[in-house]
Amino acid sequence: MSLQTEIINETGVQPTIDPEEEIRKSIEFLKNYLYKNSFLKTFVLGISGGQDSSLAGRMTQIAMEEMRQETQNSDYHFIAVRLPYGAQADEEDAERAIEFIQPDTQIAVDIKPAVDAQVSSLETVGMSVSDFNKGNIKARQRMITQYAIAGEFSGAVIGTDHAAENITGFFTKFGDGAADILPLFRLNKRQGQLLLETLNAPEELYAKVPTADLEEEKPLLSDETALGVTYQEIDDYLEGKRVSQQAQETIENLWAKTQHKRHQPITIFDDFWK
Ligand SMILES: NC(=O)c1ccc[n+]([C@@H]2O[C@H](COP(=O)([O-])OP(=O)(O)OC[C@H]3O[C@@H](n4cnc5c(N)ncnc54)[C@H](O)[C@@H]3O)[C@@H](O)[C@H]2O)c1
Ligand SMILES: Nc1ncnc2c1ncn2[C@@H]1O[C@H](COP(=O)(O)O)[C@@H](O)[C@H]1O
Ligand SMILES: O=P(O)(O)OP(=O)(O)O
Ligand SMILES: [Mg+2]
Repeated sequence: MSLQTEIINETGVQPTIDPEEEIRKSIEFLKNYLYKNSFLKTFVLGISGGQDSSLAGRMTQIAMEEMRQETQNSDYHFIAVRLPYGAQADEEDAERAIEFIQPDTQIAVDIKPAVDAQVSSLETVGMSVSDFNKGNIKARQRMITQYAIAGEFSGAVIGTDHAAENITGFFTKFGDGAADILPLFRLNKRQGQLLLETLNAPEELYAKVPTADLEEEKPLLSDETALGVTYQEIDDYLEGKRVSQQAQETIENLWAKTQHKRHQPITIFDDFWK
């Protein structure tokens, strides 16, 4: 089996999809999980203003509305969380995303005081923290905040990991990579965009340039610049198409280098890394 086929099989990406069917699949997946886990009454998700959280957020909101109607239990609700680090450069997109999602509840928590306190504590003991490393602290602080909210409201945390980010390891380990349930897993980037468009999202959201926006020295750095390969190439690769030799090498190198991120902490019984 070629490495490309192995990677495609790991993610479950289909070369073509029916967007309506995939939207329904994600919504039913979220609802079925709640039906099976009666303790859970809320889903929690950080809304950045980007494509992935707009899509996951809207589908989660629909799932919760259907849960309330089907069970007549008004405890079910979706909590959308705004998590800026101080003032967010693309704040209007975050507001647009909230307007599109229409979440039952929204909470805004500024992660800046907690992140800055963590960095100062490290500096106090003589360590310096690079801008890049601080970016990962921001992603982990967002995770801490979402779990704190889930802990108070019988909730589970939604993650936005999808196939294109997953195979490239383009997430902070135990930061945005930490979540309880992943409704976008199996979709590549363009398939997620298609679902968002099908849900009648404003074009500004489904056409938005993907960014993690974690680095202060490189504000709104695009994922594609950081990765060194385009989503078009990653998506083609995941759909089993031929891509340029250079794109294939970049994708497969990223996949190999980030294998540890797609596993539970490594134990003596693991051999994937050998
Ligand atoms: N768009 C996005 O979705 C998004 C979001 C957040 C971060 N990012 C990007 O993701 C990347 C995260 O940076 P990162 O990967 O350097 O940080 P990371 O913290 O996610 O992973 C690095 C850590 O993983 C562990 N590690 C590294 N190699 C290992 C190995 N071989 N085996 C076991 N553990 C190992 C170490 O603890 C190391 O500190 C950045 O490029 C960032 O911009 C993207
Ligand atoms: N500024 C943000 N506010 C709320 N939630 C955020 C923010 N930035 C990121 N997030 C969450 O993290 C994931 C991953 O983001 P990437 O752009 O892929 O790094 C995002 O879907 C939000 O749930
Ligand atoms: O995860 P998001 O919502 O920030 O989307 P993107 O990765 O496209 O920035
Ligand atoms: Mg983003």
